[in-house]
Order: sequence, then structure tokens, then C-alpha cells
Amino acid sequence: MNTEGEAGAPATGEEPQSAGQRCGLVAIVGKPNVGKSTLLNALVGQKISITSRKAQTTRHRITGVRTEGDTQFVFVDTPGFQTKHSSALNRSLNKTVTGVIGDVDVVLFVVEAGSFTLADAKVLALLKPGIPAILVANKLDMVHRREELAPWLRDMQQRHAFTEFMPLSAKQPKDIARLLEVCAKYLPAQPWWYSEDELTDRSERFMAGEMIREKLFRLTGDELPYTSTVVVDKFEEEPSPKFKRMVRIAATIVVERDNHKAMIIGEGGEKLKRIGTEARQELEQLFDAKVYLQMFVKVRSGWADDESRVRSFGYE
Ligand SMILES: Nc1nc2c(ncn2[C@@H]2O[C@H](COP(=O)(O)OP(=O)(O)OP(=O)(O)O)[C@@H](O)[C@H]2O)c(=O)[nH]1
Repeated sequence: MNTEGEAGAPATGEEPQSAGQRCGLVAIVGKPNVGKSTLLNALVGQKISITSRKAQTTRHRITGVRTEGDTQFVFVDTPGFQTKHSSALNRSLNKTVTGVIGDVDVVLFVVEAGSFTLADAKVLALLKPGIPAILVANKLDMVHRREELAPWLRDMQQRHAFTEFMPLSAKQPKDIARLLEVCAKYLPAQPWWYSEDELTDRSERFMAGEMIREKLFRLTGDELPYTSTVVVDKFEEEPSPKFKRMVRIAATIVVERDNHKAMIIGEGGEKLKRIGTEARQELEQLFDAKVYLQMFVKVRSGWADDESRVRSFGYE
């Protein structure tokens, strides 16, 4: 029965815009190469985190945002937890992972379906009690004997009090929609932090470096060690009578050895040219702008072991 004077919605009929909104942080964690970046891009619905077959592609905490109905998901991607080597670079990567997991609404713990290695166990040990964790068993398309998954899932249940088990493929849109629905349940009712059309809080300058790094890794294959990096020296928007937006970018690929430099430049400069062209094309699409990209390659031996250099190249 509705009687006058009852407590409830304001009598003016004007609901605050944030009424009914949900919003929260979803961390994506897992050892290198399990598909975290692929998953993040699919969850956000746009490529914002770079991926490659090479482990250790992701080096930064990246926030991706997706707003769907009343719910805003804020995703943080983390570098794969490094257990093998202990360089300054790896210590910095690991610090990012532990920092992210402690303070989120839900964690997606990503593993390859059917597999659990020591490296997975080390990441699992970082999960904090009290923060709900969903087991994302990725690359389900690679599991040919599905019946073997049931005992594996039971085994995973023993390892951690996961709140949900989601065998899926990050490349399957139906699976991603289902995962979003599940995540939504864990996000608190509160006003959104970002506007509806925002995808990431990373700068265009940062995205430029990431895209170049992705092309570098994709086009050099397995020969190039992951210690190579990209530094964006210049990122300038210039007025142009011809284009609605024009951006000039200069970037340096930093490698540890002369032979790595030769590998990147390629015969007659072909390889570097291809890296530049592919990165530029993708950036033009991402920025909706004409992009001029200049690239250099420099040798700085031992940079990944040098704390101050790791910091000067933008790692926390
Ligand atoms: N078959 C299959 N391959 C996948 C799937 N998800 C990701 N991959 C592939 O797995 C590889 C690694 O994916 P990434 O997304 O770069 O992995 P990551 O966990 O972010 O890796 P790091 O950056 O090293 O931490 C890529 O070659 C992806 O295409 C999947 O569902 N099925």
C-alpha cells in the first residue's frame, strides 16, 4: 500500500543520475602467457592491452573500462608473475602484481584449462583471503578431452576457495558475455568512476609505446629477448590543414646487444620499416588521426638489471 509521507524516493521525481549504478575493480592475474591481455581486450571490447605469443608482453598495470547497462567494470591487467629470474625489471613487475591484488572487488585468476604449474601456484599464493576470486580456465578450445577437466576442476577447488569456476576461451564472445555477467555480481552499488564512453585511463603516449612494442615482439619472433623495450621520446599533436588530427611520434627501441639491434633493423632496414608501418596503421585507427612515426634503435647493455634505468624507462 502506498501512503503519503512514506520514506523512499525524493518527492520531486528527479532521480540522481547515479541511481542504480554499480562500479568496481576487477583484477586479472595469472602467470605469463595464459591469455590475460587477450581476456582484458575482449572484456573491454577493444584492443587496449597488447598481446603476443611471447611471454612477458605485459609490463604495466593497465586499466580498461567497460560500461554495460548499469554496471561499470574497471579492469586491471597485471604483468605475468615472474618467478624464474630476479632482475630489477622482474622485481618491479612482481611489485605491480602484489599491489593490484590487495585492493579490488573481485579477482580473475587465469590459468590454462587443465594445467596448474609451480608458476601458477606462486601467483595463487598472492590472492588475499576475503577478496572473491573466480577461476578462469582459459584456452578451453585447446582441451581436446573435456572429460579430463572435471577431476582437474575438483583439484582446483581444493587449492583455493574460488567463488566460481569458468572454463572458457577468451577468444569466444559468448564466453566473455557470460564472464561479464558473473563479474557484475561482485561489484558494489556506487556511482561510476568514468564516463560511459571511456575505455582506459592510459595516455595516448603510453598506448603508442605499447603498440610499437607489440609489433616489435610479433615481427621479431622468439629470437629477441623480452628485455628489449620501447621509449616514446616525443608525442606531439600538430595543427594540420589537411587532417582533422595529426600526431608526430618519435620512439626508441632499446635493446641489450648489438646483434639484437641488427635483428630489429633487418636487411636493408626492412624489418624496422615493417614494425613502424604496422604500428603507425594501428595507431591511426586508435587515435583517429594521421600519425607520423619516427623510430630509432639503441643499444644499452644491462638495462634490465639496473634499477634506475628500469625506472627511467617508465616501470614503477
Ligand atoms: N587457443 C587459444 N589461445 C589463446 C586464448 N587466449 C589467449 N590465447 C593466446 O595465448 C597467447 C598469450 O596471450 P596473452 O593475452 O598475450 O597472454 P598474457 O597472459 O597477457 O601474457 P603476458 O603478457 O606474458 O603476461 C597469445 O598467443 C594468445 O593469442 C584462447 O582462449 N585460446
